[in-house]
Amino acid sequence: MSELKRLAGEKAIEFVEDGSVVGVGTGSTVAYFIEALGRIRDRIAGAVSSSEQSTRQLKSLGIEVLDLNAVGPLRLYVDGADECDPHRRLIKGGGAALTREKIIAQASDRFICIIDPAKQVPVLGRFPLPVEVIPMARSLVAREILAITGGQPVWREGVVTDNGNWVLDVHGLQIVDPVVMEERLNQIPGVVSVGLFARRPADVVIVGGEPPQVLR
Ligand SMILES: O=C(CO)[C@H](O)[C@H](O)COP(=O)(O)O
Repeated sequence: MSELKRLAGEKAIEFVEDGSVVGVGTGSTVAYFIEALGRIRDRIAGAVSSSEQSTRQLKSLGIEVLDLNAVGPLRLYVDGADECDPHRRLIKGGGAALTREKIIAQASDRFICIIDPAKQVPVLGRFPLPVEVIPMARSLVAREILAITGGQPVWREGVVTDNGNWVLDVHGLQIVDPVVMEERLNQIPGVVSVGLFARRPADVVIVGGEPPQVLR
């Protein structure tokens, strides 16, 4: 599995433009991308990072980590996913970095998602949907999610996001229309962000393999 993740991560390097600032996601697949980015660090102007974990790895390879507010829109964002459907819509947030990932994806012209083949699904929802919540709203949001969707929210106890918030993982969802589901869950007071990337899907998906598959 990690070999397939490595192949996807390394393929994404071909999309990096010289002199650009690269948006960088979080997770084990992205770790291979960052490793490869380290080998071409003299060709890029730096990175915007979606998590403390990725920031540490980027800095350890001598890549400057920049503030999104200072660099403005990005040309490219590269990130992994927990699930990907045939329309390049995603479930993300297994690593609890969904909010910053969503911000950088939205701020980027092109979002490239790197996955191993096991992440491909016909319909989203087998992977429990992560939802980042303000701590005081945890039970309110859980009740609302149950009422609206019928899914079972489970508190990822002990996990605190880089933003100081908590995560609910929603099990057993029937995600018939991911855009509608994303919008409805976003409206619950106390929800910071929802790990559905349907309103802003990936532009390109790279599936690790020999050779990697590039889906547009
Ligand atoms: O959304 C994420 C982190 O919040 C990751 O992209 C997702 O969990 C996939 O991780 P991995 O590449 O380790 O399988």
